[in-house]
Amino acid sequence: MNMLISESVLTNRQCALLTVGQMAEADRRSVAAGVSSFELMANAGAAVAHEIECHWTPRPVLVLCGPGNNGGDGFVTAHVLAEAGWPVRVAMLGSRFSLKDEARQHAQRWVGEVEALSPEVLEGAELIVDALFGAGLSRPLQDQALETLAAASHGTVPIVAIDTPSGVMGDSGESLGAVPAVLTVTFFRKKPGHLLLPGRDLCGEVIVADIGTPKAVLDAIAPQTYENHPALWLANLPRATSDTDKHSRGHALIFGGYPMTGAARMAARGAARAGSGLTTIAVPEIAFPIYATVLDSIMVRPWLTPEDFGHLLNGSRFSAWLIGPGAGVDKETFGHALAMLATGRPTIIDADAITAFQDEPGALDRAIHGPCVLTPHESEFRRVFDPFGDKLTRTRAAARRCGAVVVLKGSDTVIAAPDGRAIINANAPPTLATAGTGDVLSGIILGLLAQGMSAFDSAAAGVWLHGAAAAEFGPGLLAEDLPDLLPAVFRRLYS
Ligand SMILES: NC(=O)C1=CN([C@@H]2O[C@H](COP(=O)(O)OP(=O)(O)OC[C@H]3O[C@@H](n4cnc5c(N)ncnc54)[C@H](OP(=O)(O)O)[C@@H]3O)[C@@H](O)[C@H]2O)[C@H](O)CC1
Ligand SMILES: [K+]
Repeated sequence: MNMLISESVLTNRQCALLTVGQMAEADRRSVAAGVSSFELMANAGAAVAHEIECHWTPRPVLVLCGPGNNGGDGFVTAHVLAEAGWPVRVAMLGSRFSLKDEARQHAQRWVGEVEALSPEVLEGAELIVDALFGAGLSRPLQDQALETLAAASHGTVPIVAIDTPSGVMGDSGESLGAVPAVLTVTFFRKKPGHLLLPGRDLCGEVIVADIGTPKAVLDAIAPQTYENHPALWLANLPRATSDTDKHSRGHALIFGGYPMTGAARMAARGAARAGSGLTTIAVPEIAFPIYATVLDSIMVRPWLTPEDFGHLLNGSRFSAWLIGPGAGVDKETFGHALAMLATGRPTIIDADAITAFQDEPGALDRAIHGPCVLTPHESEFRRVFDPFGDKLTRTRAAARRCGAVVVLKGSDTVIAAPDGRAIINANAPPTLATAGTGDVLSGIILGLLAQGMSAFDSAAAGVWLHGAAAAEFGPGLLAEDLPDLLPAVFRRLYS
C-alpha cells in the first residue's frame, strides 16, 4: 500500500499528465522563463545518471543514442556516468554530426568513441540505456533500432529507458516496436503513454525527475488529463459527521434482475460500504424471496409491473439509481434505464443496461440530461460508441457525445467527463479480472453518488477505491470480498 502512504504529499498538480505537444510547450515556456534548452537537457541526462547510480552498482554501460533530443539526453547520461568512473560506451543511430542544437552541443562533450548502432554493440554490456526515441517518435521502429532493441530484450541485461521506452507513443501508450525496460526516467510530468497499456507495462518502474521546469508552466498549459489519485477527490469524498443520520447519507436504488440475482446484490453491498445511508434493491416480485433471504441491512422492494417500478422512481426518497448488473439485455431493461434517466437524478448505466442500447445508441444520448455515469468494459463500449482511436481519445469522445461521465474499464481504466477532463487509473491489480468485480465497482460509485458527490469525482474515487480494495486483499480475490475490504482502505485514507 505504498501508494496510500505517499498520497498525503502529492497534490493534484503533481498528478497532471502532459501530452507530447504540451511537453514541448512546457519546454518552450521554460526557455522563455530563462531556463535554457541546454540546461533542461543537462538536467535530464543527469537525472537519468543519478537514478542509475541509485539502482545499480558500477558496471559496463552501453548508451544507445538516437538522432533527436532523446539521444542528446543519452549523451549527457553517458558523460555523467563516465565522469563518475563507470565504464561507458555509446552507440548511435546515424551520425553525431547530424544532431542539432543542444543535442549536438552535449554530444560534443563526449570524447569517447561513438559506435554504429547494431545488435553486435550489445556484447559486454551489463546495463543498457535506451535513448533512441522519446517524445519525437513518429513511425514504427525499423532496421538497426528495431533489431538492436529486439536483441537486447532477448538477453537478461536490464534496460533503462529515457523518457519512454523507444517505440512507445507518449500520448497513447501504443507500441510501435518497443521492448520492456525495467526503469523509465521521464521529466517534469508523466505522459498518458506511461499509464495506458501496453506503454505502462513496457516502462517498468517510472520515475519523474525535476529538470528545472518552472512550476508556473503547468498553470499556463492547464492540463486536462490526470493520473487517478486521492489528491484529486479526497476533499470531496463524503464523510459521516456527528450530525449526519442515515437519511442525510443518501438512499441508493439498484434495479435487481432475475434470474441473475448475485450481480445486483454485490453492487448493493458495494454501495452500502461506500457509505450510502440506505440501499434498496427493487426486484420483480418473482425474485423477492431470493433477494430477501440473503440480504440484511440492504432493503428489498418488490414491484409487479413496469408501471409499479416507474412509481417507485417518481417517489422522492432515492438520491441515485443504478441499472445494469444482472438486468438482462431486453426491452424492459432499455425502458427501465430510460425511466431512470428521465428523472434527471444521478444514474449509473452499467453492463446489460449499456448493451440494451446497442440498436439505438442515440436514445441513450437523448435521454441523458442529469448527472450520469456509464461504466462499460471494452465490448460494451464498442456496442454503443465509436471504437476508433486510443483509449483516452475514445473515452473522451464518448463522454462528449452522450453527456455522461464514461468509465471505460480495464487494467488502465479511463474516466472521462463531457467537458474534456480525463483521469487514467493505474492502481488496479490483475486479480480484479474475475467475475462480478464490475458489479461491485458500479455499486461503489453509486454509493458515492447517492451521498451527493459529483459524477466525475464519484467515478474517479470509486475506481481508485475498488483498485485499492483489491490490492489490500491480494491473490485469491473474489468479487464478493471487495465491499468488505473498503473499510480498511477508508481508514488508511483518513489516517
Ligand atoms: N521536458 C522534457 O520532457 C524534455 C525532454 N527532452 C528530451 O527530448 C526528447 C524529445 O526530443 P525530440 O528531438 O523531439 O524527439 P526524439 O529524440 O524522440 O526523436 C526525434 C528524431 O527521431 C526521428 N524518428 C522518429 N521516429 C523514428 C523512427 N521510428 N525511426 C527512425 N527515426 C525516427 C525523427 O525524425 P522525423 O523524420 O520524424 O523528424 C527525429 O529526427 C524527449 O523524449 C526527452 O528525452 C529534453 O532533453 C529536455 C526537456
Ligand atoms: K527512449
